Amino acid sequence: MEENQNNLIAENSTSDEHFNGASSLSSLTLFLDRVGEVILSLNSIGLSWEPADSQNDDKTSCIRRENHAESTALIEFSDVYAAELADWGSVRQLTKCCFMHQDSEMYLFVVHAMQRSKTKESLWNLVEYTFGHRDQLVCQTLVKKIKLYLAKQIGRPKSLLVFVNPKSGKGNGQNIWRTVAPIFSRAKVRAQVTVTERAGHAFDLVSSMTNRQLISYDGIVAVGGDGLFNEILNGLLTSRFKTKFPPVPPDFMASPGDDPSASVLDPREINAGTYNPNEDQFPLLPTSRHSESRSPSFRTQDGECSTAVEDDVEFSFPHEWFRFGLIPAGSTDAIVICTTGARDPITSALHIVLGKRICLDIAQVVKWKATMNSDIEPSVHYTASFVGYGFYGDVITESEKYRWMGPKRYDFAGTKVFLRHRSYEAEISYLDINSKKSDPDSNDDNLNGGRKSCQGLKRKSEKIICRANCEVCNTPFSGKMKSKWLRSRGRFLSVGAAVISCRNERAPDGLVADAHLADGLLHLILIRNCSHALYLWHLTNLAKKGGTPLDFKFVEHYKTPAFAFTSLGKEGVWNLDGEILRAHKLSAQVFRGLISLFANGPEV
Ligand SMILES: Nc1ncnc2c1ncn2[C@@H]1O[C@H](COP(=O)(O)OP(=O)(O)OP(=O)(O)O)[C@@H](O)[C@H]1O
Repeated sequence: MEENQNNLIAENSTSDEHFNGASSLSSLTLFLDRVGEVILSLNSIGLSWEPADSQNDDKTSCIRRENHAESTALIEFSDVYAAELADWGSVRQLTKCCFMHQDSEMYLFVVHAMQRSKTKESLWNLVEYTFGHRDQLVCQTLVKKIKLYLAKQIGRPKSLLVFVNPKSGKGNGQNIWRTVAPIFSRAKVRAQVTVTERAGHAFDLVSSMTNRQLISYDGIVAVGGDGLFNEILNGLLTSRFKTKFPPVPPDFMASPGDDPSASVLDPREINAGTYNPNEDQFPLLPTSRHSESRSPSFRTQDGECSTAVEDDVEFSFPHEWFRFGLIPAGSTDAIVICTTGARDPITSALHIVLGKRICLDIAQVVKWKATMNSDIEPSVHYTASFVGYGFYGDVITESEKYRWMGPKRYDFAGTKVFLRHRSYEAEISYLDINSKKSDPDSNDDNLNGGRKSCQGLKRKSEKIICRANCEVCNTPFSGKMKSKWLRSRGRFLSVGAAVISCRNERAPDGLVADAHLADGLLHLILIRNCSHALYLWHLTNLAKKGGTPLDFKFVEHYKTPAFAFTSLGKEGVWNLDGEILRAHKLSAQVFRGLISLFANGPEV
């Protein structure tokens, strides 16, 4: 039967100019809903059609004038995520007379694809093309062929572990999952869904799975905010990623010296060496304890408790296949905005089912001491976005008191903390690498050590924004780089380290507009104590598109692969992806492209 059908299709074959360079397999006259009779052509790249009557085009017809553009199209299979039969139904055909149509009954099939929004490139919409033919076999054969081509698309997931946070953002996590779930079922992606019952639930499940269980999935999808994503990230990395603690300057473990001149902000060279981002460097500290593998158990959906077997498989980093997905439902959703360019659940779901892939830097943050008098007890955390001290720590602490306000609590807490205008004494050391990527302006400012704090604006520097197929992220490091430790010491309103730009609705360009997703660098932002008015000026710049929040003399911005922090006061409260982390002494390093995401990069 199928052979007969192929003959039928072959008989209708035409050459197809749309498929340049690829051999067209077949073309066939059928009906396209809301267009009319079209000649459909199919080959390995995609499907295209043109109006059946285009050869003997009646120039006076309304259709030619009004609908020609819409009725001719090419859809590449890389943009198609499903094709399905839809039984018998009606197709609306436009007639040659203006705005007239007629409905015809026939067998139908639907091709599901993505379409970029006309107003915003990065916003992807769902689009359905309903084709009809009076012979059911024609529809069946075409769907089969399209599915064969879709099966050849590289990188598409088949099975995913999905965590839905019902408490994310305004409590819409489950509704959002219900909205996007049909995309996954149409694309025949199996989703093992867990609705989280408490904070830490996703962490516990992911960290206790065996590697064998984990790699039976193509990835993990978080339906929630940055907090849920980071919980899953930590669940995956904490028990599996074996690495050393971040490099620190030699005197890091000693109490900060009493050198009075140190309060004059004079960055000085502490340690010279080479930095090789491709190797485990700076074996100054023992291998982290967290890397010890455990023998966990994981409760499966049907209630069986499977114990990790001794001979569990390795989970390598970066993993060549396993990816993370993120469907935005949170209050901030900075990771999704930075990696897809949109804050839209449909766009994110399409990035996942179409098998997009992008690498993401991950920062390892080690808390050494909780308070000034605590013992040294390292605890390891990972972040894909941001860790901040001072203003940021105070905002998260304050906002916890107003959870009932929902996302608005951050604005309220932010205003309160701003009015308080507290600054904190601290010492920050950061690894300065002799890299072309370093912003020459930043280095000049390093040497000045921010001595001219509170003096208004400094010179603007050129920014290379991270985009899809970003050249900076795709350029490998060239071997070893000269490195040295530099130090800043003084009173700071805030200390922040951004892994990515952290764009969000409150900061449309992010904290650091030119941060990259996978350049292996952290953006250390030190805001020195300054007047209320100047700080407000800085915050206002942060909140506006095209603002220049870093171009102030009281703002220091360093691109670095690692830094170490010691509070010189009693306090030590950090904001780690929206969670409070009490750390008087802390160190951090970034791992270039440690994980992969189902995303394409921002099309900004
Ligand atoms: N069922 C639950 N009940 C309460 N808290 C939960 C639950 N599930 C997860 N959480 C916790 O909620 C925290 C915040 O969640 P999430 O990041 O999804 O939303 P958000 O904070 O509103 O968004 P964002 O992080 O983008 O600002 C997470 O750190 C997670 O540990």
